[in-house]
Amino acid sequence: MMNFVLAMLKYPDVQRRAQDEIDNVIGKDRLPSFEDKEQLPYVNALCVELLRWQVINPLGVTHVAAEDDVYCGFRIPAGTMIMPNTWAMARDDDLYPDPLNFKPERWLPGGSSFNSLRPEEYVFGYGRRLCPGQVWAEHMIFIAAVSLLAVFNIEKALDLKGNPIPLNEDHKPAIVRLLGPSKCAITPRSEKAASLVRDIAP
Ligand code: HEM
Repeated sequence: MMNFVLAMLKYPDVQRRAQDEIDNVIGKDRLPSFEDKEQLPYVNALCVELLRWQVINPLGVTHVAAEDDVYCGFRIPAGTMIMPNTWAMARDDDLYPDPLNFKPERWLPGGSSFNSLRPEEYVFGYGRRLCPGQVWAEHMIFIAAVSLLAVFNIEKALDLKGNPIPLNEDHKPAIVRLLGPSKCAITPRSEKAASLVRDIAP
């Protein structure tokens, strides 16, 4: 979710566009549900772009070649450690023009990456050790993103003088990419939004 919050802080126009779509499709009287997914193309595109923009395990998971192999003219002896450079794949500007920027619209029909390799096809790994949590993760990203956007504004926190506090975009070098922390202000979009949250609070 750090990736989601960072994207919303850095790209307020994306946040507004997603909220407009949610307001138009769902209205403001209820929380979103999985049944709304098909009617929210921009929110879905935002979730795909989240997987691409800040790959959470940039070098995938290391495997070892079980037997001698040749790939694209390179000899790979048995026992070689193999790390997929998922980070580079997700930043390939042939597939994703302007790759460093968070642009959900690239995944919409007619968008610059609409026909490109989708991040779901490689950020979860490959073959028989493919991530078993993929479907669950994609559903959780959708429902968390759409629910938060429906009821909250995510903005930069202000310091005591009222100036926005700069984001901390550092990450810790680790197998799993950990961002931040950054201060932010997450506030209900309206009194009605606040009451929807209170209604489901335990
Ligand atoms: C955005 C979220 C996630 C990403 C990007 C991700 C990515 C990956 C990747 C790249 C692998 C290595 C696949 C390979 O060896 O080729 C993997 C393995 C695995 N993932 Fe995930 N994962 C995510 C979420 C989850 C979740 C939510 C769960 C559990 C509910 C999960 C459980 C596992 C397990 C158990 C493995 C090891 C599978 C094996 O070695 O047989 N992952 N994941």
